Amino acid sequence: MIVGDPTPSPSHDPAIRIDGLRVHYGSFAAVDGLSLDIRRGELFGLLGPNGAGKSTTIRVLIGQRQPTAGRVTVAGHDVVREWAAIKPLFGYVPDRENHFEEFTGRRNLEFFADLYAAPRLRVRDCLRMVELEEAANLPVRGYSLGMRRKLLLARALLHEPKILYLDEPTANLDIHSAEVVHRILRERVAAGATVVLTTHDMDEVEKICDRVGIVCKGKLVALDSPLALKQEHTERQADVILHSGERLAFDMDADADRQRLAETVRAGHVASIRTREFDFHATFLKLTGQSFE
Ligand SMILES: Nc1ncnc2c1ncn2[C@@H]1O[C@H](COP(=O)(O)OP(=O)(O)OP(=O)(O)O)[C@@H](O)[C@H]1O
Repeated sequence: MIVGDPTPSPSHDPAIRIDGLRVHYGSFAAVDGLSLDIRRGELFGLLGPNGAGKSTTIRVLIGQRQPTAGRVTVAGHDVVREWAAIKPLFGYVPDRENHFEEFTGRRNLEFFADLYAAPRLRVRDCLRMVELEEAANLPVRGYSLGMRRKLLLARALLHEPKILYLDEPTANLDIHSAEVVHRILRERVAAGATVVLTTHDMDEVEKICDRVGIVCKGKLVALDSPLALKQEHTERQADVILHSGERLAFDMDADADRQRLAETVRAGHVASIRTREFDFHATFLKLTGQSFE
C-alpha cells in the first residue's frame, strides 16, 4: 500500500521524475517499480531501512547505473538518452569519501574546480561555507571524519549545481558538523536548488526535509511532508490492566475504543492505565514492516 499521494501532478514541472523505475542486480530487484516526482526547490529525503534501494536510486540519478525498466528524467531530460544535458546540472556527495589524502583540502578543491571549469574563487567560498578555512592548507590525511565529509560537500558545491544528491551526508557526524551540513542544504534550497538526500535518520528528516519518500524493498510505501506523515500515522494507545489481571489496549483515535475505555473505567474494573504515543519513528517502522514496542 502506498500512503500519501505518489501520483505526479501534470500541472507542476518536477526537477526529477521517476516513473516505474526498476533496477535489477542479476535477477534481484533492488528498485522495484518506484514512481515519484521531486519538485524544483525542495529538500527531499529518501528514507528507508538498509537495502531498501535508496543508493541504487541515487546511482541511476547520477548516471552510474542504468534503469532495467522505467523512465527517469532530470530537468526534463532522459537519464539514458540525454545524459550530456544532465551531467552539468548536479553535484553529488557520495557515502564514501575519495579525497586525495596527500593534498591539502584547498588543493583537493582546486583540482575539482579546474575539472568542472569552476572559477578558483569558488574554492575559497566553498571552504568558508563548510567552515574549513583554517584547515584548508593541511593535508587531508590529518582531517577528522567530519572535516572529510564537509570537504566532500564543498566539492559538490563548487560549480553551483541546481541539483544536489547526497548519500547519507551526516552519517557519523557530530551534532555541530551535522548542523553545518543542514544549514548549507537549507541555504541551497532557499537559493532555488533541489536537494535529494538518503538517510536513516528520522530526526534529520523531520528537521530539514520538505517531503520524504519512505522506501522499503525497492518500493515506495509513503510520500508526504514529515509533518503530514506524522499526523496521519501517529497512534495514541491506552494500555489498561484490570483488577482481574487482564490486559487491554485501546486505540485512542477510534471513537468506539474511547467509549469502551470510558465504560470500563466507569464499571470500576481498571487497576491502572498507561498512555503511549507512537511517533514518526514508530510510523517508519510500521510502514517498513518492522516491529516496534
Ligand atoms: N552491486 C550490487 N550487486 C548486487 N546487489 C547489490 C549491489 N548493490 C546493491 N545491491 C543490493 O541491492 C539492495 C539495495 O541496495 P542499496 O544500496 O540501494 O540500498 P540502500 O537503501 O541504499 O541501503 P543502505 O541504507 O544499507 O545503504 C540491497 O539488497 C543490496 O544488497
